[in-house]
Amino acid sequence: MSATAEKPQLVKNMDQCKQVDSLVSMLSDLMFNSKENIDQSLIESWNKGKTDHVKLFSKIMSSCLEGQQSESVLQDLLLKGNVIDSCSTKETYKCCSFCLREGDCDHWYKLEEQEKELMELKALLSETRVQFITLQTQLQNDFTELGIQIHELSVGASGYHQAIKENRHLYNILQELRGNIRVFCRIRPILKFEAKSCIEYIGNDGSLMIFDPCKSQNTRKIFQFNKVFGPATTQGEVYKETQSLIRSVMDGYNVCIFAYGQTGAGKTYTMCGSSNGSCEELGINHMALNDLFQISSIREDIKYDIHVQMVEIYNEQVRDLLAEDGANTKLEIMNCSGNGGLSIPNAIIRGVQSTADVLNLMKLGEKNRAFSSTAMNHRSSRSHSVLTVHVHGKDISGNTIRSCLHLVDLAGSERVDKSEVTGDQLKEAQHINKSLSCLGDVITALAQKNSHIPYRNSKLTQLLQNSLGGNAKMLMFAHVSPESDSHGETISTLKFAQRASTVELGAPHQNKESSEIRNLKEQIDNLNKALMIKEEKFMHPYKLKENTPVSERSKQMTDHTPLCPRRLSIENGSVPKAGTTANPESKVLKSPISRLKYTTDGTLTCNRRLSSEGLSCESNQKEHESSVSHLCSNIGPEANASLNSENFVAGTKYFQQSSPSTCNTYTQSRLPRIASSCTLDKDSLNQTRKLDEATPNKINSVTKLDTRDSNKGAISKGSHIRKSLQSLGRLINGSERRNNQCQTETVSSKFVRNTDINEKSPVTADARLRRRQSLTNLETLGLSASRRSSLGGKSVDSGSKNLQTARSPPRARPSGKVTKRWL
Ligand SMILES: Nc1ncnc2c1ncn2[C@@H]1O[C@H](COP(=O)(O)OP(=O)(O)OP(=O)(O)O)[C@@H](O)[C@H]1O
Repeated sequence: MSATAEKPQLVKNMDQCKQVDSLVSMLSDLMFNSKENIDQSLIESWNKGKTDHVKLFSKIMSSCLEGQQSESVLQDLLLKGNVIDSCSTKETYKCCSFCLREGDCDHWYKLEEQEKELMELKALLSETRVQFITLQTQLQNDFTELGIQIHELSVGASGYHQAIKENRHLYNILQELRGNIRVFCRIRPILKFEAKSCIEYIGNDGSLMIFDPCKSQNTRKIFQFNKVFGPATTQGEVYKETQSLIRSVMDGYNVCIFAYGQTGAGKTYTMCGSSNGSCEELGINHMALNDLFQISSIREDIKYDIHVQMVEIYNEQVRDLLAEDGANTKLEIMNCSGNGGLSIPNAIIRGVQSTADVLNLMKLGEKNRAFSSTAMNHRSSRSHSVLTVHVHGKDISGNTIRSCLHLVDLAGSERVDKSEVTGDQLKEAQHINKSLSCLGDVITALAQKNSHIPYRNSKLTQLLQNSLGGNAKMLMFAHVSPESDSHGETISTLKFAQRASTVELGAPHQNKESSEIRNLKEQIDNLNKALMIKEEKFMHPYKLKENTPVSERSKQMTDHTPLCPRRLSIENGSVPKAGTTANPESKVLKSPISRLKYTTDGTLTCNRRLSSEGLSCESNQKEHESSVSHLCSNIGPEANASLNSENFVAGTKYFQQSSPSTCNTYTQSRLPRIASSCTLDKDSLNQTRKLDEATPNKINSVTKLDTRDSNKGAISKGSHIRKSLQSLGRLINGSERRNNQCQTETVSSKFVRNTDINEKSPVTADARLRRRQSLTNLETLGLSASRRSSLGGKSVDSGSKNLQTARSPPRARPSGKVTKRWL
């Protein structure tokens, strides 16, 4: 087809045909001569003259190509006169190529196609390369831009965190400016059977005007509070005003919210919600916990643990509302002056993950709580209930916060003639009124800034001591009934509330502990452990038994906090006189306290309040003197601090986890059962020591007499005290450096049996000195030397310079020389 198309042009060029002919001939000659691709038969036929050059060329060409068909096609075409004759060299080549292309022999074609494709691909490649380079550049630019944006974002985020921090700080400052004790008044709606209301005016500024409808108009009284909620106020509106305090709990502040007022005024309604349990009327307790969980889920940078305790004070007894047999579980309030510490460590403490958990616990608590019907309230609370929420948070940088929220629903004050109670209910009412009156006394004393605050007059004030007199944030709801019949009680409630609003609390303390502080504490722990191992050598009565396995020994050794060799005075003269019951509140305590109690089951318990002065331990000789006498005087079979051991341990465990800042002045210990061999109960000691570890920077502790118990027990000054004191004498000798440590002592049970504590010692100063020397195994320093100097303290004898400056005790005599006088 192509040949016919090209024919006119080929014919015109006749001269070139000859050239083609000669060219073909020349080519075939050349190829023949070089014998390239020519088989033997072709050479032979050429030699014989049987073939012409065209044929030869054709054959040569076809032999180069594969397939018979292509050969014949090429031959035909070349033999066609019009093609051969008219072809120029160039065109002959074209023609040949064309012929080859037209045939089945498509290698050339394929090659060409592939070349073409290759070229296209090359072009595409170069194009792609260019695109790739462009994209790469773009990507790099994007990365750079992204980096800048991320940097900007991180700067913004850190700024945001800073702003949040500042916001929280400012928020808490605002709270402080508002007053740490805030008083809200809530007036419950007037009931159907109540005819007249004594409420005249409720101001938005927290003012409230009351009048007595039975008297003239001049009986109006105006009160001022932080906020007054009228009868129409909903639970939600009340909570909204309270909510801010809940946030403070999550920031590490202790908060106490309590409802006060006459019976039937709506305290339980505010705190626990409606008794019918409707969702619209949920109480503050429920909404507060709901909020706590919400805040904890929003604050992703802090992981919160929330635990709950629920107790009631019924007839001056603390009962665990979360215990199955709540009514029978009597609890002890510990004198926990640290914020966030457990005031009732042996009450059940439950971890809660959600509001549902809390609801279940509250239901259990409500079920166990004492209610009964009176003429004033068909479901009157007969006890003060305290729901305590313990919050522990840890942020990503390791800082921790620990705080607690007390939600207190007080029992209502009631006039027994009005409530028409008799029998047990009358007794309950008396207890309620008495404890509320004690609360009033405390509030008055606080408002007047008295030096003595009578917290110990009732369990309620004892329990609220840390909140009322500490550095917690307080919110009081004063509930009043609007009915004119209750005008007297309403006025009394409002006066109480107004007095409470004048109380100035200390600045709230944020219970936050940074990771650096914790690291330092760990270091102190390690040092304590190392010290303890050294001290084990000196602690003769506490030596591990010979047959204790090595692994057990090392475990016991490392579990212990170091015992503090306390320079106990052997002086017995400071034992309180028989029958004197000193009021612990009235005692001005200059140093921390350890209170020992010997329980009926033979267990010695110790409530230790540790010094807040840090590591420095000033050896106060007087306190040392009293330590021994306290030790003696407290141990008596009448001591009746029986504790629920399981809950005790649970509570103690929780307490042990408490940060020292939150429980820095309080630890509790269950000391070992006193054994006749004066051997230390290791487990109990472990607990004691662990507690000491929990407050490593507050390790200065001096055992102090619980004077209330001092006159209870008959105390023996038997051989065991002598043994103990001998050991102490040895300790004192050469362990002056260890005087910075605190130590909990145990004494033998024999110790308490025979001797009467009330017996007054007739010994003179010199006789006492001799006796002490005989007991402590210390060398005589002369009769003029004071007892203090012999124990390493400063001498009271100004005439003896050496003794005044004596810092370490004299060397102990060999034990063989101990006098037998006490045996
Ligand atoms: N704000 C209120 N709105 C509606 N009803 C209320 C409100 N306050 C109290 N009540 C109702 O008044 C009654 C008495 O309330 P509540 O039991 O809370 O009093 P209380 O102060 O706790 O009494 P008590 O001290 O005797 O336990 C309940 O029936 C309660 O539902």
